[in-house]
Amino acid sequence: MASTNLFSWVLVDLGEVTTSAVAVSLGALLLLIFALQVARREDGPPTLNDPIPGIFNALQFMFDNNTFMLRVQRALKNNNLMRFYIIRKPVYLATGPAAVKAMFGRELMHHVTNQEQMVLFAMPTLQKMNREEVRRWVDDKSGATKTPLPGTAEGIPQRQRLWYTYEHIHVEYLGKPQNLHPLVNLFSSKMELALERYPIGQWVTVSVQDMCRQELAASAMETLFGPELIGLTPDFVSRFWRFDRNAFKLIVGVPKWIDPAVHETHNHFVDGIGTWLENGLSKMNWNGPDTDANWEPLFGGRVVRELVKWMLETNWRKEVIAATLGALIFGLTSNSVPVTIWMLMEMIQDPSLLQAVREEVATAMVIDPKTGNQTLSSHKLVALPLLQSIWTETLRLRINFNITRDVKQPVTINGHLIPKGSILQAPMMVSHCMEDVWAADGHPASEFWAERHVKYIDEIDALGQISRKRVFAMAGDATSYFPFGGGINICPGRQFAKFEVFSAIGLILSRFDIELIGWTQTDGKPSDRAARADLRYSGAGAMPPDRDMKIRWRRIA
Ligand code: HEM
Repeated sequence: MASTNLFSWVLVDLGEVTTSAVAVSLGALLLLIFALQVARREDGPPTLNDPIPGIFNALQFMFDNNTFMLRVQRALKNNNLMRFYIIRKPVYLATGPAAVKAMFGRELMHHVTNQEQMVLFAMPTLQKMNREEVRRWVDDKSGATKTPLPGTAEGIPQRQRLWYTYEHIHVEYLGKPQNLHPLVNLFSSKMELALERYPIGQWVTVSVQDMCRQELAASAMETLFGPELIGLTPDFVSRFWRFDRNAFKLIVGVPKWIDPAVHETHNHFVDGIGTWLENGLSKMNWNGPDTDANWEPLFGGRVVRELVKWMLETNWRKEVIAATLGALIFGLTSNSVPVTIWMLMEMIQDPSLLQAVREEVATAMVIDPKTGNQTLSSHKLVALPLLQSIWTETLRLRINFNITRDVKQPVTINGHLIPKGSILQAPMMVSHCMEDVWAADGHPASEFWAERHVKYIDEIDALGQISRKRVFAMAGDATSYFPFGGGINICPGRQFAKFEVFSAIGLILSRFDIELIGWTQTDGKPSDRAARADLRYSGAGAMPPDRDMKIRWRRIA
């Protein structure tokens, strides 16, 4: 690997030519030659304007992602494929069915992968791997599918195939119903316990942001990782949020000398996981009955235990194991929590919507056959049409991330040959906001509209009575909506996320009377406006609200 990450591509290349006066002149000359070369490349799709070819766009992507994405959005209005450069690396920005098929379809899954992105960005930063450790992944050419690519894995045991096993553990133990549902039930009971701390019948002032960032995050972390993660490091949840604020910069490789907080917050977060890991390892009996349990208190859910077991077996340093689990905590928390906050805010600021959803949630109540008590059915919750529409609308507008793949073999998209070595990106912000796909009368695509994905049909009962029934029907087409990515790398936690968010909202709406007090700034001072997306998170996944909402709630059940 010549360079380790995006920042290196830009700054090391640039820095190498700026260390002396001679080098500066040489650098300027090289840039000029490169600029002319870029300008002369007329074949292929249109190029995104770049005032300093190969550099300006890359820096804007990293440091002012929202402005960069607005430019991309405008540029892709009349083209569904555009190109820009990061130094010499061509990056293709694509929208529409052909690109989505190329990126997510099975046909090209060995030609268009996420492996280079993992090796260059996630592994050396998020996962704290050194060069030799990253090299082990580079050397595994066998692919991520169960059947290795021909001629790549002779004599290599399946457990030593890194890409495949890593993917497989996530998909198997997060996604398969027999492993998913015990986790969902455990999450609901933890969330329920957290909410039961509020006294019955008493109005209490609550910050929607603080409540979700604490209760939801802690319940989800305890579900997947067991109680000791927070038990041994009581400020773990705050450590996570401090790290989360800097995660994008960490992943693109902003070095310590530019922003020490990026690395300090990550180290502090990973140290907490390290403490939990050491504790679990010192007590776990790997030959005992808990090894295959759906859940046990030391390592929590099976997905986490299987990851630990496999990483020990394949000889990773403890720090790498802790940091890799940190990446899972990041996946678990950084999107679901802001999405829940947004959904609650949208409902609470619109009393008629809140009432409609409360009525819908009431239909998901069932009688527990064991206790005779009323309880929420998570399966009924995730099928509620209005709640699903609000979820879809929130993901459509609030998840802002470019799904990125590296092109290992040339592929053709919309008649253009994308050469080997290029990067292919599908920007959610473009596809998720296309007017021709998503707009409805009086409701432009850029606006949140709770009912965008709802249809009403007439239903006739046995007595011939007609009633209007609400059904969920996604407004756009699937190739313009990919908040969870797609293909073999699609988010393995997506089903858990949906159950988690719907259960949390179902519990809150069925157990509390809620009244809006008002909007505040994040420091608690009054705000004269409602929340907007915090653009500092553009490109990093979920964009949380930049304002808080103060409410009063009273527990009724
Ligand atoms: C609303 C919630 C969520 C959203 C919008 C979301 C979105 C995403 C996206 C866009 C990706 C990249 C997919 C690709 O490259 O095609 C991803 C990957 C991932 N997500 Fe999620 N996610 C969410 C919740 C979760 C949860 C709850 C978990 C864990 C329980 C999780 C675990 C992961 C993991 C481990 C990966 C990396 C998979 C890999 O390396 O191949 N996510 N997620």
